[in-house]
Amino acid sequence: MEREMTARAPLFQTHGTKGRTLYKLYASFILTCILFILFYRLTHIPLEHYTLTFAWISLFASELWFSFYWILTQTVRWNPIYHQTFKQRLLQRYGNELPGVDVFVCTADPVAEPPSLVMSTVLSMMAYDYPKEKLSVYLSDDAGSELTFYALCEACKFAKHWIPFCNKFDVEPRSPNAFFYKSCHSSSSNLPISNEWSKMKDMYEEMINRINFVVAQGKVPQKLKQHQGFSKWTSDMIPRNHDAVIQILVDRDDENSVDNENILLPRVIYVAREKRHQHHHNFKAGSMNVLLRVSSQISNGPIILNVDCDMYSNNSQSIKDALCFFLDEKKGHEIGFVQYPQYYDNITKNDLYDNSLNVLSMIDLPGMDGFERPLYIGSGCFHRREALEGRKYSKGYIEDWNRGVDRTCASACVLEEKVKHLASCIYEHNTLWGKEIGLRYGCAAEDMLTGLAIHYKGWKSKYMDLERKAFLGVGPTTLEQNLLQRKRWSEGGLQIFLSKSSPLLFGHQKIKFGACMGYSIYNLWAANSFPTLTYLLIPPLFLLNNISLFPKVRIYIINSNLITNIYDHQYLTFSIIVS
Ligand SMILES: O=c1ccn([C@@H]2O[C@H](COP(=O)(O)OP(=O)(O)O[C@H]3O[C@H](CO)[C@@H](O)[C@H](O)[C@H]3O)[C@@H](O)[C@H]2O)c(=O)[nH]1
Ligand SMILES: [Mn+2]
Repeated sequence: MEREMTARAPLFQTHGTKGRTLYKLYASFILTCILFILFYRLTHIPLEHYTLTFAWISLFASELWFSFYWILTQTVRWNPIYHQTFKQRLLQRYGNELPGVDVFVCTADPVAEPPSLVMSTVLSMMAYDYPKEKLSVYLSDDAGSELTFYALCEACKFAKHWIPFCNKFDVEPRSPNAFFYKSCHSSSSNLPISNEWSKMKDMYEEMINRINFVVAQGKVPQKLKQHQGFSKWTSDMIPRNHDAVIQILVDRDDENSVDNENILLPRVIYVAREKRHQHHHNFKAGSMNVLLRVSSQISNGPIILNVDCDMYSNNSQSIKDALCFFLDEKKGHEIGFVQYPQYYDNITKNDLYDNSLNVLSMIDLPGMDGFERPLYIGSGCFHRREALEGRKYSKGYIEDWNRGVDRTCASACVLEEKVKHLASCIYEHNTLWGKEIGLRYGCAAEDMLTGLAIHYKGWKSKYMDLERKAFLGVGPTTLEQNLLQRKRWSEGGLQIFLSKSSPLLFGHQKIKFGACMGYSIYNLWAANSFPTLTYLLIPPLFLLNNISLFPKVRIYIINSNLITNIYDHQYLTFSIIVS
């Protein structure tokens, strides 16, 4: 009886927030204010001078736009939802038959993304608390650099010590860089500084020194090229023009495949796709698609986790939390992907450039979850392989969680050669890759577009924020990096708005209208720039001539704050309600 009860109990449950009614009252108050402002503008148009009339009408147009955008944002603030997962139930029911998980880590430049840090991310993935025979870690190196390959060889050797250490002391986080940094700088570290701790730290530092030495040299000295894989680097290889290199560094059934306590290690595969000047490589989307194909022949895990190389796993349980969604008997089969938030651990106290993305992580994505369509925002997302590969959701769909690859006859070397053509430049020519299959090309926000396509094909998605953050990354720190990132996001969003996938214009037949409006917040982000500029320039210019475009000072304050900063105000109020 008890077993039956657990068998039927869901693997996750969903709840709303307590402050919802209060928030709705607050939003109604704001709406009334907005209507008053618009009414005032319409009934007081100054006609005495044409510049004044023009300024007035410009402000009115901006306010109309802000009001429209405010209504868009309300869709995701009206009904945010949050989930709770039951990992214990998952393990009771599926402990011995958990699905294979393929982790894709992407790196593109050994200078901007130092291999020593990339290896900490890779090690945090290898050390997940998950059956190692079910885990495969793929590193995509878009620079095709032997420095990164060398670093990965070092990381695999270090993993033999690191993983047992993590298991023994229940280490969190399992990125050695973050772990040693945090245990030296924070009093809350759960591990006493012991002999073993010091030994492991020394070992880690020695490895990092070796990697940094090689990186500083710009090439791997001959005596360090112990792995036969180095023979694939020829002297004419440059990042934009080289042959594909695929190396299975840790496989099954060889002396390299176990840690020093004789426990199996996860598979580790290095992939540098072919690059040629004359062929466009489609950035991260292109590399992810190569990994999708290559992995389908090596491990073929039904679940795929993608992380950027600077975003380590901060919670060794997060795979199991994600699986609680996919494996839930009642709702799991509809879910195409599960997105975790992207938090950064290098945010400065004042967060000058607003990098913490709190509104997105704490409100907007839970709000989109209310429509069962949180966005795919890139790093930290678990995908159902079939959904990513372009399959449509159909009602009777049943996933084959045990799928794998029949490897009985293929040794690692044979397999490497066999799958090489999947990483070639011409493989995708005249195929649907990048259009209907895999990550979508031609958009600066390839992840949002890909997630949207998955939603259009009938799949739902989930958003999950764990108490112990699932992933932590390195956010942009300079103004230049910020502008570049924001420009890419706003440009990508606008591209989607103007395309035939536009949620607001064409999406309502495929997904709920509320979700279309939610997507449009990001699609129309760039369009806010003109009204904002108008609003920031015109009133002060007129004030210089002692002409106020607002009725009274007090109302001006309310007005400008309400309209231009409305999102922040709501966020503040809302977070008070939520907490
Ligand atoms: O040709 C390329 C370019 C980039 N990358 C990798 O893609 C990731 C993201 O690139 P980055 O330049 O760091 O972009 P960010 O703006 O920091 O990334 C955010 O925005 C991207 C797209 O908007 C998402 O894909 C990311 O997951 C999300 O973290 C990094 O790991 C890169 O190494 C490649 O593999 N190949
Ligand atoms: Mn990045």
